[in-house]
Amino acid sequence: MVHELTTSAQFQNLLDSKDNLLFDCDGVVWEGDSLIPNVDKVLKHFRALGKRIWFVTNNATKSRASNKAKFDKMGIQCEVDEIFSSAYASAAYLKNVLNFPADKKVYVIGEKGVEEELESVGIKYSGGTAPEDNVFIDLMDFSSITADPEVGAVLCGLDMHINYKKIARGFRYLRENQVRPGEPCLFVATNLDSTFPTHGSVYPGGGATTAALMYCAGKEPITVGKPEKAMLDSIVETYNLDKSRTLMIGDRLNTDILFGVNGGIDTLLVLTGINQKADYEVENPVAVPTYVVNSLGDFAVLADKA
Ligand SMILES: O=C(O)[C@H](O)[C@H](O)COP(=O)(O)O
Ligand SMILES: [Mg+2]
Repeated sequence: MVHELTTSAQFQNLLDSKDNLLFDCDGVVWEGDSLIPNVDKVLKHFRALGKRIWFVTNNATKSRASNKAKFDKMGIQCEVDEIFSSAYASAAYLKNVLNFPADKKVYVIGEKGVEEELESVGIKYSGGTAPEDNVFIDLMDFSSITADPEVGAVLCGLDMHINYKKIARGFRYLRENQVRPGEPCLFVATNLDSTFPTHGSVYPGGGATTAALMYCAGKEPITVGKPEKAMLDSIVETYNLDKSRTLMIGDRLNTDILFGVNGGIDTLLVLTGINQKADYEVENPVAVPTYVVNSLGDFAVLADKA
């Protein structure tokens, strides 16, 4: 049964039962460049109560450093090491889990956030925002889609400049290249969100721009972002968290809420982003939250009382 929170006593009870709060960003804290009303006040109040806070976002267009700049601009306190993003997690996963060879390169289909995080862990890359890949090629002119034997992985995130050349290059690397002798080129996705809420509407997400490559290659990528557990395990282990006192707050059932369910922690769905109550009230929902509230900003009543 989902607990619907509407009164300040219910908000307080939930807060009293949790020490560690994990927040999704798009659709929970902000919508594009607009803060969700009162969320700044609420986060300040949570910090004043001594809650430990992390931001866990699938948005791979920004590095942790650029996300921090966005928090600063919105007047929200946040340290870089409180941000876990799918771009950062993917770079760390390639380096530490997949032991990506130092002499190989990652081909990026994605934005600056992915490039900056690869740089931060010392992995070489091509593609991404490089001018030579951000062009439309002439009809049936494949001459610039050249092979590069140094590429050992294709890493995809939301790419707002997706084009045929990037898809074709990624496809060739997945078909022809190897990460190590006898091991096929790795295919990694930061996240597979179909959509995300921004600028007053809903737009295609990282999963939509990765789908073209998945389709032609006939392969599923290793996905690092939510709902996979990697980021949760990393936070829980690094900070030695008691899972029973940890809460994941998100707007999407098949990423945020499933992430909490997969990781064995309680979840709070907010209705300011992608999913609504009707989405978990169906037969066989993808995930069911523990709690639901209209908006994270509703917790401001507690700040007003304090
Ligand atoms: O594909 C994307 O970029 C995501 O849909 C989006 O940015 C999700 O971010 P989150 O809601 O996890 O902060
Ligand atoms: Mg979201």
